[in-house]
Amino acid sequence: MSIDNTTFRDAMACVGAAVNIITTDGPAGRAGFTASAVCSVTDSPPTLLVCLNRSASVWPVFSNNQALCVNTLAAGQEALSNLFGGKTPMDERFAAARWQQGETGCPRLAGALASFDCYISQVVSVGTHDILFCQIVDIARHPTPEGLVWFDRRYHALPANLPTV
Ligand SMILES: NC(=O)C1=CN([C@@H]2O[C@H](COP(=O)(O)OP(=O)(O)OC[C@H]3O[C@@H](n4cnc5c(N)ncnc54)[C@H](O)[C@@H]3O)[C@@H](O)[C@H]2O)C=CC1
Ligand SMILES: Cc1cc2nc3c(=O)[nH]c(=O)nc-3n(C[C@H](O)[C@H](O)[C@H](O)COP(=O)(O)O)c2cc1C
Repeated sequence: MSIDNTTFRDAMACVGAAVNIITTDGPAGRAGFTASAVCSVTDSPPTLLVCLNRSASVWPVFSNNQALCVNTLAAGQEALSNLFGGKTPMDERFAAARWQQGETGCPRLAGALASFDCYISQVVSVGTHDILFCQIVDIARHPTPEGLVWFDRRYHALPANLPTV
């Protein structure tokens, strides 16, 4: 049975996922995009994966820099997600938030729920996308009352289980 794109996307719209802004900086310059296709791979060595469409304007920058930071968003950061998910010029995307620098030199979003600073260790191309396997070298966390999920083509706030004091 062959599955058409619409059937695939309609079904994938039911698979909720965290929303992340993936950033890079280095010899090829600074870039960032929104990604929901992010997944934990192994904790030894700490590794995650990011799927990046090779037709995205940011693709050459990420493939040349070989380093990236995965910034997982909290509720309230939907507008930033839309900026990094659209056709907005790169300077405008970065001007909309405060950034720090992680160990790799990639921009770390101040106020992200979690930021994973990584070097790209392996790339596998499947269809339209590159799967970037990323070895994590530093993590910053910023506990926030609500996380953010992309589900059924819109954002949803998700309450965190914060410790009571
Ligand atoms: N993995 C990806 O490349 C994703 C890309 N997007 C981009 O955002 C746009 C809007 O997304 P939605 O509002 O969720 O509606 P949509 O109907 O375009 O997509 C529904 C779901 O299908 C999957 N999907 C969409 N485009 C894909 C692609 N090119 N390759 C693999 N999976 C894909 C994602 O899980 C997405 O949430 C998409 O058309 C796409 O351009 C969104 C989510 C994931
Ligand atoms: C909620 C959301 C999730 C997205 N997830 C992905 C993803 O996982 N991988 C991807 O390649 N593009 C994803 N996109 C699309 C990219 O963010 C977009 O293509 C990127 O900003 C590059 O756009 P540009 O070519 O205009 O620079 C997503 C967009 C949105 C709004």
